[in-house]
Amino acid sequence: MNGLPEPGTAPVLETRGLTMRFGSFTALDGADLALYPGRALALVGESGSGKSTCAKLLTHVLTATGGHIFHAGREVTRLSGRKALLAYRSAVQMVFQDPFAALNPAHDVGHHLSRPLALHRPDLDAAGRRAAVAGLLRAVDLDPAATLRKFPHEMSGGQRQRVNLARALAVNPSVIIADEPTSMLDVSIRLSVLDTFRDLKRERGIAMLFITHDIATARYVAEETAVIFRGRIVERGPTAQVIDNPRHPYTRLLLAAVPEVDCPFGAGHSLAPLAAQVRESIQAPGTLWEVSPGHWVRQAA
Ligand SMILES: Nc1ncnc2c1ncn2[C@@H]1O[C@H](COP(=O)(O)OP(=O)(O)OP(=O)(O)O)[C@@H](O)[C@H]1O
Repeated sequence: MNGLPEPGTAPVLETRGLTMRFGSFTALDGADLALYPGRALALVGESGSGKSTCAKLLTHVLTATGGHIFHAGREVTRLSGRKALLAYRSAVQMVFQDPFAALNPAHDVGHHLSRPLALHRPDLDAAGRRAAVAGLLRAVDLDPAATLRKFPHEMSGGQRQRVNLARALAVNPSVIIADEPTSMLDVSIRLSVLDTFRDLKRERGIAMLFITHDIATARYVAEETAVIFRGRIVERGPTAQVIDNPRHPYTRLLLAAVPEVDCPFGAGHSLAPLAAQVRESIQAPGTLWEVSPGHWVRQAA
């Protein structure tokens, strides 16, 4: 396995030259991304690099100022009409960083899951819907009997995020965009929530875009990784390759930021001196930036 999709597999969601300008500021600059069934692409970068902007464009919260988005082979860069937007938003679901804010405190778990099911599966009667809700909870490793009547404030952060994930699954999406879904969770439970994302991706053939500032998370969940810096994708490839053989100084900096103590990359990555050099060059953008198209920075020896 080389970390790439099987040759000939078509992406479910694809962007070409996706660009977002806010006035004269370019938040996302010409992003080419492709999401494949049953696979995850991690979009890794630090705060302000343009990750959430990318998610908002892909979910049509914002409309791109340039470039193209294709879903299942159809161009969806601009969607006109409520119906088209609703259909798209069913297919491309979002899981947010803050699991509490995404849930309505006045409603219990059963309500949160029944509503999207009622819209998406009008064929189900009440008993069918109850069974489907239980199935969704089991799919995210929650016990239906124990969870169904709970309100958001009665659950842990991890349980809430699982409910958010179950809600996203309720409409049978082909794509899930997860924006830092574990960064607000207790460190001790992050891994098990990431495991659920991984299992669902494989079992249901869902394409995932996994947004994270943490390259270790990318390694855990994603077959491919794209590194974003100041709105530009500076490096992209199979995750193992990006981590084991980073080409861009910014990727090396991200790797160096992984705490040694639980560094999942093993020994041999002594990047601290390099990180200092890269940080300097980031502070002086001229030295890090592209000097001609595709031609990057002086790299520290
Ligand atoms: N509506 C807006 N108007 C102007 N600038 C914006 C707007 N939304 C985002 N930006 C800017 O675009 C850049 C990218 O922001 P974005 O939220 O996409 O970054 P991010 O990588 O998701 O960061 P974080 O992890 O902190 O959410 C930032 O400099 C931000 O200030």
